[in-house]
Amino acid sequence: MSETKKTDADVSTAPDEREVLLKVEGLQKHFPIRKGVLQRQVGAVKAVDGIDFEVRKGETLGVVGESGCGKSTMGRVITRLQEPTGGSIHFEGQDITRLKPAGMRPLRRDIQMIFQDPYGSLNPRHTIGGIVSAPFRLQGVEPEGGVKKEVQRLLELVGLSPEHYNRYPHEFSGGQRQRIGIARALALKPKLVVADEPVSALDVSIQAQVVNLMDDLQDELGLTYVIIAHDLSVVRHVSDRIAVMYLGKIVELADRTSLYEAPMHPYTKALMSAVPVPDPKRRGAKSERILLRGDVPSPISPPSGCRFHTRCWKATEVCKTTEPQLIELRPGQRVACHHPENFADQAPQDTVLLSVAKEAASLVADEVLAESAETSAAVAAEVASPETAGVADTEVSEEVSEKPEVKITKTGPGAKTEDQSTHSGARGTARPTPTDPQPTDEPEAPSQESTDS
Ligand SMILES: Nc1ncnc2c1ncn2[C@@H]1O[C@H](COP(=O)(O)OP(=O)(O)OP(=O)(O)O)[C@@H](O)[C@H]1O
Repeated sequence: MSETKKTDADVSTAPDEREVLLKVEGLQKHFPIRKGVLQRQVGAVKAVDGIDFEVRKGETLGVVGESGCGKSTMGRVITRLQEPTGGSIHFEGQDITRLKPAGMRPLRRDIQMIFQDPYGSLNPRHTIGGIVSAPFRLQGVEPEGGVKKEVQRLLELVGLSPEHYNRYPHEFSGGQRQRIGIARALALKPKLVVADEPVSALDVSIQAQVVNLMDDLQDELGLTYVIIAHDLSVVRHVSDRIAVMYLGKIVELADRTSLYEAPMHPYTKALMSAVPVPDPKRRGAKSERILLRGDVPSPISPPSGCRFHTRCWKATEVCKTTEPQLIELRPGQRVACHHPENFADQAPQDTVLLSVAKEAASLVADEVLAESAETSAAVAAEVASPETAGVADTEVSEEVSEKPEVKITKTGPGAKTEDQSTHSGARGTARPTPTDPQPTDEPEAPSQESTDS
């Protein structure tokens, strides 16, 4: 994803004033589990379990999370390819949650999906012309100049030759097939395009081309995207905002800059630490990785409280018992965490780490823990100082946005842990709070510096 065009300046001009195109509230998709002759329901896979977000016109919302966290289901439900179990979906102000196929039909022009598999998603027996012209046939649309001319224009638009019209999918490479899929999705000039892992089946060298193509088309055609990916490397450069999903929930939703410079959810931090460093000068550098222990728990019976607590190095009792709500801790940054990174602790009274958290701490090098504790204590002291008392959160937030640079924490020989951003991430048995700024002298749980690049 090296050559991408969206800059921070673009992001800063992606303000909240833009009109909301899609609004999702409390969305749920539970797949029933049935057993026995009578097919009685004995449980449910809670693939999407109460999520809220909105997508504004012209923006790109990236959705990331590990395999099985419900991203694809969310994509299929918001495009109404699958029925939601609960919650609501509004598109351009219209409630489309329960629209029947006939009611959805006119909206199919406006909401399109690009699928992950460029091999499986194109019918091998149809020509490219037949595939890309299908939406016109299905919707009974006759474009100006005729279908063939329009399809050839679309092929050119996505960087293919109009002469490919009579060829078959097997004659094309993966990247070219994905371009065909994009041409088909754009045929009816949709307002919203949901792309489910649009490049993950492609060679790395082709991925950037396809992502850049989507970016260019967005500028040209004013498209709005929801781009689903399992890691941050795909969406990091093209998204205005990013939603991080874990086990059917959104755990963090923030604009791209905030998410990269000061992620608040420990899970976001762990995902970010897994993103490869694209800068060739830094490629040799050893960077800290947060290795999450174990697999994602089953969505059939997700953990109590915070669903991430069974893998989190900061988890305390409250995390096990009380589900944290997705709340806006900084403008434009919503997080569901009792003990967020880069921000004042939301449950400072709860100090005793769960055993899973203690185990996770052993994954992190001592010097990183020590550095993290120091930074944490410094932030706590700052938050608790008389000048900042009472407006602590705002002050910290401003500081972070002014000094956003997070440097890589290296563990190679001679490497030094370095972090110029303000972190309140590390926590242990004596967590610093605005009213209790004591630096901890107990071993800290890991709050690793991310390998943001
Ligand atoms: N039709 C279905 N019936 C039952 N369970 C399903 C169905 N579709 C998805 N699931 C389950 O829902 C959960 C979420 O799946 P989903 O495909 O949405 O996740 P994902 O984050 O997109 O993962 P991946 O990147 O691997 O596709 C998984 O546990 C999956 O097994």
